[in-house]
Amino acid sequence: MSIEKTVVAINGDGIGREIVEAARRVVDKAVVKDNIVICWAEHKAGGEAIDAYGKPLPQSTIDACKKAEAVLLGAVGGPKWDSVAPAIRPEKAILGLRKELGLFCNLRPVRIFKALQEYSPLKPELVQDVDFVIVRELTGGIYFGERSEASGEGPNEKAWDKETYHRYEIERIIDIAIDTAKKRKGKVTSVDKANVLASSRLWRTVAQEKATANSAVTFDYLYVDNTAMQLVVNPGQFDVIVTTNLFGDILSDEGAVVSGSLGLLPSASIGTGTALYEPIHGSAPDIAGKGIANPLGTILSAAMMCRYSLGASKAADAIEAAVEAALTAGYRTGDIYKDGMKRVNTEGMTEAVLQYI
Ligand SMILES: NC(=O)c1ccc[n+]([C@@H]2O[C@H](COP(=O)([O-])OP(=O)(O)OC[C@H]3O[C@@H](n4cnc5c(N)ncnc54)[C@H](O)[C@@H]3O)[C@@H](O)[C@H]2O)c1
Ligand SMILES: CC(C)[C@H](C(=O)O)[C@@H](O)C(=O)O
Ligand SMILES: [Mg+2]
Repeated sequence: MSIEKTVVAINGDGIGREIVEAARRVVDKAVVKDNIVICWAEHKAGGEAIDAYGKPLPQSTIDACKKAEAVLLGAVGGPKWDSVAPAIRPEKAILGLRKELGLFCNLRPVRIFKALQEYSPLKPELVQDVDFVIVRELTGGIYFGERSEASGEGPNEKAWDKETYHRYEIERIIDIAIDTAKKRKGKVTSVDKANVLASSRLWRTVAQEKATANSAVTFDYLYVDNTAMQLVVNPGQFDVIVTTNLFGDILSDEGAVVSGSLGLLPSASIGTGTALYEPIHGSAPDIAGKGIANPLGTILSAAMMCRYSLGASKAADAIEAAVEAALTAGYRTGDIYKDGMKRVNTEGMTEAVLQYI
């Protein structure tokens, strides 16, 4: 008899439904290898929850996520909700879920598929060794600090956001970076802005203490501006990058295009509660509803879900190998298309992956 696992599926907005449906098909086929069957529970968050319930993150969605084995999320947000009050923006759904589920760590692996070396905006020789993980702090910093929307008038109108980090928040994320590095090439790059920000100086102090206590791992320390530059001149130097919430958000979009397209990069958000898996890109309103989005970032996020939350390691390996095989066979969505390749839409890419599982 198969083991049943409940996964909450949150489609969200824009291309969300298209890419989550693609990933669900792939997972359903792959988990058979681990004798597992998925019970998908659809719940709303983001813009579609605002439309249905007047708020981006209904309590029923939070409760369902807390009870599930994992959450798979597409993306939220879009121009339709750009003028809603800041407190109920669609993006609040993601931030709220991260906080409610205690997901203080976001793992964003960046690797270059052999078949896509020519697709990076960087020269192929610069990207051939790219294989690193961004370990992004996810429930602290400026994202969750006090803020004040614009007030006052004329040139004195002002708005502010506050960045705060506690020692415990830095310690636990650096610990994850160290554990991650131990299973990889053993190198951690801690990224901050310690030449300017007090919160970054505490970050660096804690990172240095952790480095001293963990001699099996080598540490280096970079400012975020230098890191942004190093990511395009020598991305192959990185193994594990650990950084704050805001810096990690920015650097991971940069890392994604180094690998060829934003549509390729998966992520896992982990911590004390149910883990959440989502591609790093957004709802792509410019291509939503056309059926042409690249589903691979979501499919690869689902592979991480199989490995870390569902105990389905055969499925995880099979999905990753199938993605590699589909790319090697020349299947390309528009964002990674070049002449001579097999141009497919979202469904075509999903079928291509499915045939190799
Ligand atoms: N996790 C999330 O839910 C998440 C993440 C980032 C942005 N957003 C939200 O998404 C909305 C749009 O944001 P944006 O336009 O700045 O970023 P975006 O990531 O949605 O899109 C940026 C560009 O990348 C392209 N793109 C993104 N994903 C793609 C895919 N899978 N296949 C092919 N092309 C893809 C888009 O077409 C667009 O040209 C905003 O409301 C933003 O807040 C949500
Ligand atoms: C949508 C937004 C809140 C989110 C973030 O900034 O964390 C997104 O950009 C991401 O990278 O997951
Ligand atoms: Mg982002």
